[in-house]
Amino acid sequence: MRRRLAAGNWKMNGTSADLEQITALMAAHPAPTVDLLLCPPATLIHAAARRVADHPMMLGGQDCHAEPSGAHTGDISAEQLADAGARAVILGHSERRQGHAEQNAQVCAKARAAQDAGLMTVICLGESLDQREAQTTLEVIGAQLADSVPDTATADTLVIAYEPIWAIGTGRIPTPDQIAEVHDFIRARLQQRFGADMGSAVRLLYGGSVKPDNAATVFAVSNVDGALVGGASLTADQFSPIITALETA
Ligand SMILES: O=C(CO)COP(=O)(O)O
Repeated sequence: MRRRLAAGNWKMNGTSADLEQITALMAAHPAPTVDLLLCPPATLIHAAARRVADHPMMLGGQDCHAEPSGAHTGDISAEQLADAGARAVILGHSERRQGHAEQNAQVCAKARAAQDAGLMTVICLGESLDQREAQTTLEVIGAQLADSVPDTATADTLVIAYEPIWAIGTGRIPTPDQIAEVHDFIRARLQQRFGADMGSAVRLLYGGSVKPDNAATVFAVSNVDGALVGGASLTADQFSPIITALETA
């Protein structure tokens, strides 16, 4: 069985004062029955890792460079994330694809680098509203999946997050049928490409406007193994009920 995963993406939010939220979250979930991953801004990973100590919560980055080191001003390598205490990294988020013109091939190279550094990769896929309205969602997701995920991925290192761009930060969430259609499609494609065992073991997260009041509905959907939560992961008060909903799903 796939172990469920509640992941939080703080995006470009949070300063050291917000480390208190991580402490509060751990206090609320001393022995979680699902995996927890929190991805604060890179500036906070080291300090967060010290707080997390031997609690099972994992920390992650929100991006990494494809090279292990070198002349890349402003970038962070997967090795550096791991050294700071990260165990995972989000890759190919739509905000990186749009704001930094990241292409699938780049995401794939970053994923290989992350895997080499021992990080779990949370690779994000998602269609725009125009693409959904043009009924090309599965085509778009299929191409992103094929070209962003390296052949060397393993069930332990690969997590896929389906995040429709139109649902991110909008309060607008797909219907359970729409989520199921995409998650079932991703599952089938993974099974075709990597074989039944691995394809069935990779965890699939839904992301986009997951909140305490809709989490249980999302977690009941076929092939949803957890969530990648943005805004509602910023405070323990909001993230904690989402974690509880996943534990009891
Ligand atoms: O982009 C997201 C997580 O990576 C989702 O963000 P929101 O939960 O704020 O919609």
